[in-house]
Amino acid sequence: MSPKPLDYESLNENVKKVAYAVRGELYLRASELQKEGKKIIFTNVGNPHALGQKPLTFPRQVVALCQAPFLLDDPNVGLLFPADVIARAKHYLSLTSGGLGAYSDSRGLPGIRKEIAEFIERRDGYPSDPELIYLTDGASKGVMQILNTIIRNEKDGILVPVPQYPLYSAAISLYGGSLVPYYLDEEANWGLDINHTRQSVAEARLKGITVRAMVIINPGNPTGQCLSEANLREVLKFCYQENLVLLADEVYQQNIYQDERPFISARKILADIGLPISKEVQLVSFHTVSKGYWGECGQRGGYFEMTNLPAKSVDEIYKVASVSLSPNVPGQIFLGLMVNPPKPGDISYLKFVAESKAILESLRKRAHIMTDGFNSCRNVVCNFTEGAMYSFPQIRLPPKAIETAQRAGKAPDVFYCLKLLEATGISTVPGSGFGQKEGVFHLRTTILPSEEDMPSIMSSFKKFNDEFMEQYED
Ligand SMILES: Cc1ncc(COP(=O)(O)O)c(CN[C@@H]2CONC2=O)c1O
Repeated sequence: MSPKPLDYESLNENVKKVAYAVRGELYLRASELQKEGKKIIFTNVGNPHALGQKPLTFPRQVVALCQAPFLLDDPNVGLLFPADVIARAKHYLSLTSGGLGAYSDSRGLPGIRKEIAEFIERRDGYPSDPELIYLTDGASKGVMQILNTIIRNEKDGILVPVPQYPLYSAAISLYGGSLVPYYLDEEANWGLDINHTRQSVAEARLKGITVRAMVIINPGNPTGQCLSEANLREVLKFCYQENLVLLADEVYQQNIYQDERPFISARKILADIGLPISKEVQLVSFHTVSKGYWGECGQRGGYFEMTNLPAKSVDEIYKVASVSLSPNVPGQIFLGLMVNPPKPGDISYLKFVAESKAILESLRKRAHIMTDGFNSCRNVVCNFTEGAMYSFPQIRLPPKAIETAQRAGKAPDVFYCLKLLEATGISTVPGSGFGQKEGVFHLRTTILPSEEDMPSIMSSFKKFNDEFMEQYED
């Protein structure tokens, strides 16, 4: 009997190649333990509200009224909702073609794409065209659509930073392309060395790979580094010289925890560089409401902006977006609210600023607590989280631990993270899920546990780690 179409053996081989460690073996084991009644601290996903972060008030009030417009007709609505919330809700409803239940244009609501363009102009100081901004169900869907557009066959290579966020390796596998790694330098606080990148391209070409695109994740996930202006200039010049499209994943642009390297968009530097590069290098930039001090992961609000793509290519991207009919409309409204928050003088302004400032200041504090905590542990070294939401300590595993792991058929960092999970309930992602240099091991955790929980989490980590090292050291 030949296998049925959806039997495993007859599935699309690219589907089978996909791996996504953020919800991989450790997450599945943690979920099992949770079902058995063990208290689990899920720090494997950058999911702020799941770890207790409260949503910002203003956006939730606006979307509540958009979801239930009949409340706007209630004479008491002004007792519950500030006037600027009511006005904003009416504004967004007027942009839709029948409220939140109606499909929007496949590229997203024009009025919200205009708000995003205005945000980009304010941020970068250069004009932005709403026609080149597409809204998506989270940045993930935008990244996947653009990678699918670029990859023609397995000979097409995508330059990806290693350690990388496994959306990229998973999507490249799914679309049948080739991942071309460029290693970040842990000793230089995960710095990007363009000479290493150039070497990676040369090696790929020797194998017959046509390198087509370069991904930067700025600030980095899982590594947390922020790219300097000089780095961005180097990268853009490199893409110009090597004829690469730059995919700038900037979803953590609000998550900056140091003052030396503030966020600068790739798009701004591209314009700053000037001709011919500013008009030649093709760039796609990604953003989302899932991160920053919003953390609205479940709303699935993302966008990408295209720079220097020919009109015919943009039309093809529009055509494929049309197949999915419409990005979800509530997520689009969250995007509009994120890029166009309350202004000074608005009724909701002071509360909005107080809430968002408090979240960012706390994240900055937690980044320090976690980095210092890891660096106080035996055989653990950890770069500071300059941005994003993660800590990615290097765990220097004794040879005996590595041998024991191999005998158990586990990658050494998976073995360590499983032991950590069993002993403490802390659910992390092994560094092997993000890629790392041979023989060097890490784990990724988030800096999201609350300030009050952080000390106890770090001390239970330290207790486990130091006992583990004691057990396996010669
Ligand atoms: C670098 C990067 N790009 C895109 C996304 C996707 O964002 P959307 O929610 O808008 O699709 C994530 C999510 N970060 C995952 C989710 O939580 N932990 C992670 O590493 C990310 O870290």
